[in-house]
Amino acid sequence: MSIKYIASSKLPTPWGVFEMHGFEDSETGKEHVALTFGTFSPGAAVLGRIHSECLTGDALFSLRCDCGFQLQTAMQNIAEEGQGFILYLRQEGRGIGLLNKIRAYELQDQGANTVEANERLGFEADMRKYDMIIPMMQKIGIDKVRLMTNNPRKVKAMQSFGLEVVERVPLQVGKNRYNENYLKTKSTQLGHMMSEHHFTEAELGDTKD
Ligand SMILES: Nc1nc2c(ncn2[C@@H]2O[C@H](COP(=O)(O)OP(=O)(O)OP(=O)(O)O)[C@@H](O)[C@H]2O)c(=O)[nH]1
Ligand SMILES: [Zn+2]
Repeated sequence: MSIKYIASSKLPTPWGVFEMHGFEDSETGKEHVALTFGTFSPGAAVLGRIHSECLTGDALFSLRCDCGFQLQTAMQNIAEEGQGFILYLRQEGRGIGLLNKIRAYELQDQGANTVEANERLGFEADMRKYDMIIPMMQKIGIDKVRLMTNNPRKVKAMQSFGLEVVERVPLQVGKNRYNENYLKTKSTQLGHMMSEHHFTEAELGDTKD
């Protein structure tokens, strides 16, 4: 495994003071971050999230997706609960990188959906791998989780690494007129588990993602 733990510090946020742990992947050059909050009781299933980097949503307030809203809500939920973790993985654009994501957005501006856009650029719909979470979870000392996600692949990935996911906690936040079709495509083509009320045909209209 090419992931190396580097250092930890405090990360004060509007929701409370997290601990931030930095990791380096010497194979890819990617720098990943784990946030932890509170003290974990032995044997308890810890509330957490695996979050894939989305510069546009997480830092630039984009309404094209739901990432920024999910990140904020996850941090808030963890702080309210008093303990939890977030793995912030640098796999921007479902693994194709920022510039390719902008290329994909350009195609989406012309009418493609998020899956078609990736495929037109020669990528699979979702290129993410999750094996970096094994050493990250070992380092933060958690093996039993309640995972905030709508993505069954994240649950399966954790289970395949021997981590126990005792519950999937839905995280449906941030729907708006710019991301409705994107969310619908995630549900119909990428297998995300979204409750129906999250988008109705009437709400969707004919906007493109
Ligand atoms: N290629 C591509 N990546 C996107 C697009 N919109 C968001 N992303 C990336 O998708 C990743 C987030 O994945 P999502 O599918 O929204 O959600 P998820 O992480 O699989 O599942 P949740 O845990 O439910 O949020 C981030 O890396 C974003 O940068 C897009 O249109 N094209
Ligand atoms: Zn996003």
